[in-house]
Amino acid sequence: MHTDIVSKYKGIYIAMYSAYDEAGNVDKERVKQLARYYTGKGVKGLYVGGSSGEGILQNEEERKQVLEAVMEEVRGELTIIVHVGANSTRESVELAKHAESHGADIISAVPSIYYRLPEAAVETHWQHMIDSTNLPFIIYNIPQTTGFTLSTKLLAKLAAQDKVIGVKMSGESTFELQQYKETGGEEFLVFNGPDEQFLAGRIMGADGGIGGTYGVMPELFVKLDYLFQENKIEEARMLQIKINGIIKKLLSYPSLYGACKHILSLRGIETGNPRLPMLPASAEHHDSLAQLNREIEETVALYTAKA
Ligand SMILES: CC(=O)N[C@H](C=O)[C@@H](O)[C@H](O)[C@H](O)CO
Ligand SMILES: CC(=O)C(=O)O
Repeated sequence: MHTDIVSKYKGIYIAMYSAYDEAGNVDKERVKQLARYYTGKGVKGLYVGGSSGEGILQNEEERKQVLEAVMEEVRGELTIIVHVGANSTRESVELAKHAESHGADIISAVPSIYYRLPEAAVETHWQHMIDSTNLPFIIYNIPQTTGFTLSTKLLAKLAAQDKVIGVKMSGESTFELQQYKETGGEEFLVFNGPDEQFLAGRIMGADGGIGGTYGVMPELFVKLDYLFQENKIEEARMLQIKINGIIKKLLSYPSLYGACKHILSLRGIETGNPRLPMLPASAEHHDSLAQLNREIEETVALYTAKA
C-alpha cells in the first residue's frame, strides 16, 4: 500500500531538454545552467532524459553525464525523475542503478521500442528496472511514439508493488487517464502528458503534469495548476487557451525542440541544437521565434503580476 505518495510527489515537472556544445556533445555546464534556470519558478521538479531530453538519441555515457550535471546543480532543490528506458533491458538497468547512485529521486521508462513486443515482454523489461534499485518507479505511457498502449490490467499488476508509484500518461485520452487513476487508486500518481490538455487531465484525475513545453513557460503551468487547485476553472480555461495558442505556434516549426531551444537561447540559456534527426530552428524562423518569445514573456508577466 502506497502512503502519502501523492502529496509527496504531485506537481509540475519540466521535461527538461538536453544541452549540447556547438559540436553537439553533451555540455555539462550548459545542462547545469538550464537546471539552475528552472529553480525558483515554482515547479516541483525535472524529468530528465525523456522525449524532450532526447535520452533515446544519446548513448549510455551521455545520458549519465546529463543526469550527473543535473544532480550536481539542483540536488535537494528540485525532485528529479530520470528516464532510464533504453531499447535493451540491460542498458536500462545500468542507467537505473546509475540514477540511484547519483541521488535521483525516481526512475521512469518507456517500453523498449522498435520490436513489437507482447505485454509480457514489456512487463519483464520494466520489472528488471524496478527490481534493480530501491527507487520508486513511474511508468511512462506514450503510445503515439512507442506503439505500446498500457492496459489497465498491466497497470494494476505493476501498481500493486510498493515501488511502482505512478504513471506519466502521454496518451491523449482523458478517459484512459481517468481509468488509470481509478485502477491505481487515490494513492497512485497520474501525471498528465499532453500539455495542451493539462487542465482537462487535472479535471479527470491527474495529480500534476510532466511536459516538454513547460520548459519555455514553466510559470504558466504553475499558475494553471494553482488556478485549478483554487477551483477557478473558468480562469484556468482561459489560461489553457492562451497556452494552447503558444503551443500551436511552437508545433508549427520543423521541430518543437529546436523551437524551444532557440527561445531559451534568446533568454541567454544556451543549450545547442537538438540532436539530429530532430531539426534545429533555421534562420528563416528566427524573427517569428523572437516574436513568440516576447508573447510568452508578456503572458508570464501578466499572469505573475501581483493582483
Ligand atoms: C508526444 C509528446 O512528446 N508529448 C509530450 C509529453 O507527454 C508533451 O509534453 C508534448 O511535447 C506537448 O504536449 C506538445 O505537444
Ligand atoms: C514531454 C515529456 O514529458 C517528455 O519529454 O518526456
